[in-house]
Amino acid sequence: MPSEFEKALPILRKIESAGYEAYFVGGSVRDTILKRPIHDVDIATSAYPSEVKGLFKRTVDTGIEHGTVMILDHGTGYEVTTFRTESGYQDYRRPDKVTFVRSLREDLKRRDFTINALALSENGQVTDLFGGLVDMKARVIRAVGDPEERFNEDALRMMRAVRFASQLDFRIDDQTLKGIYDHSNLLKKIAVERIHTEFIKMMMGQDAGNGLSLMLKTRLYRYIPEFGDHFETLVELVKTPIRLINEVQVWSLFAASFQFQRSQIETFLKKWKTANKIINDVILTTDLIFRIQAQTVNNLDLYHAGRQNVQNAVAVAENYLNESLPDLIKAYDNLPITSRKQLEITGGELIKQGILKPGPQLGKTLTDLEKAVVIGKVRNRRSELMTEAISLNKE
Ligand SMILES: Nc1ccn([C@@H]2O[C@H](COP(=O)(O)OP(=O)(O)OP(=O)(O)O)[C@@H](O)[C@H]2O)c(=O)n1
Ligand SMILES: [Mg+2]
Repeated sequence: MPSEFEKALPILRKIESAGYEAYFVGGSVRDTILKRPIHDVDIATSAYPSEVKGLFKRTVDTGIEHGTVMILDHGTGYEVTTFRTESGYQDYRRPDKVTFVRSLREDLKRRDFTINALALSENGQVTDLFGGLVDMKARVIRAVGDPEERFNEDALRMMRAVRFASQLDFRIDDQTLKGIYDHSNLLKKIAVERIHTEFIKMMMGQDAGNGLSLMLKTRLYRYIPEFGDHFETLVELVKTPIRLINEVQVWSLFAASFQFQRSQIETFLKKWKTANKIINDVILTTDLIFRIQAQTVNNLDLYHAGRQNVQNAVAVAENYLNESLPDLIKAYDNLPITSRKQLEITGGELIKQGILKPGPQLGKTLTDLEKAVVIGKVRNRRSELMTEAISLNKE
């Protein structure tokens, strides 16, 4: 058992010694069996929330309405959720009603995919009621029971299916795939923030091309912001291997493929509710990608992009440029300066020397000096910068 589980064992034992059942469930069980690193450890139990709270000293009601209590008795917090069934789902997102039950089977039955419906007990035994282990071996994503029901309950599960297909390099079972195809338009009901999370995970997965191609095949791409208008571009894109390691790279790949200019990138990513910092980096990265494609990259472009975005642009460009790229990271590291702060002269000194007065002209001069140093016109020496500042300000 991985150490993450070992550390949580006292919780399972305590619940069991009080006469209830408790298991590890969800993604951590799946990932352990697949020998992948695990993150959050989820625990499910037959004890009702009030019963769970009675067993431990320090608990927090993190999601009490759907049966989740956080236990703080053992260092890191562990979420313990009472077995439950769900009903209602009028909005295709969340149940109208949650009912706590004592049966593990009932709890596993309402879960999305067979590989996510496994339970692991304290003694290391796996409960597999829906064929999750066989599917794991065959590398298949299959809905638990009727796919249509599962996707009607939560339409985001369709995105989860393609995300897991990419992350795990699995295929999607035919019936499940048909369920996604038939219900793809339900994705419209889902908040863009939730789609965003799944989409980025999918694009950073080991088989992003397959994930994207599944989104085209199932028509899911039509129901995410902006992608509907770019079918042909996306068809071309999935033919190339895709290797991306962060969100900026993901969006930059699409921005460059869709040939978006600055303002279009902003509109595009605002629709996705992307953070401003990311939007900014995507704009810088995409700018640089266009210049890499046109083979016109100069020092000033590298300087403006910053090291991280030079790395991002190279990583994205490598996805679809066949010829080998010049070593732009090395070029970046060889820049005379990498920020204005490194200039051997400050605005204050220019004023003190009587070369300039405070005001907009001072800012412009500093920008020009910065540029002159970056492109190698002037060396970053105090005296040379001073001479340049004087010559820049002669009328
Ligand atoms: N729409 C959803 C979301 C989650 N689950 C169930 O809740 C578990 C935990 O959900 P979550 O942490 O969101 O996903 P994981 O499968 O754990 O994936 P990850 O490793 O990315 O956390 C899932 O395994 C699945 O059993 C579900 O049935 N339907
Ligand atoms: Mg999880």
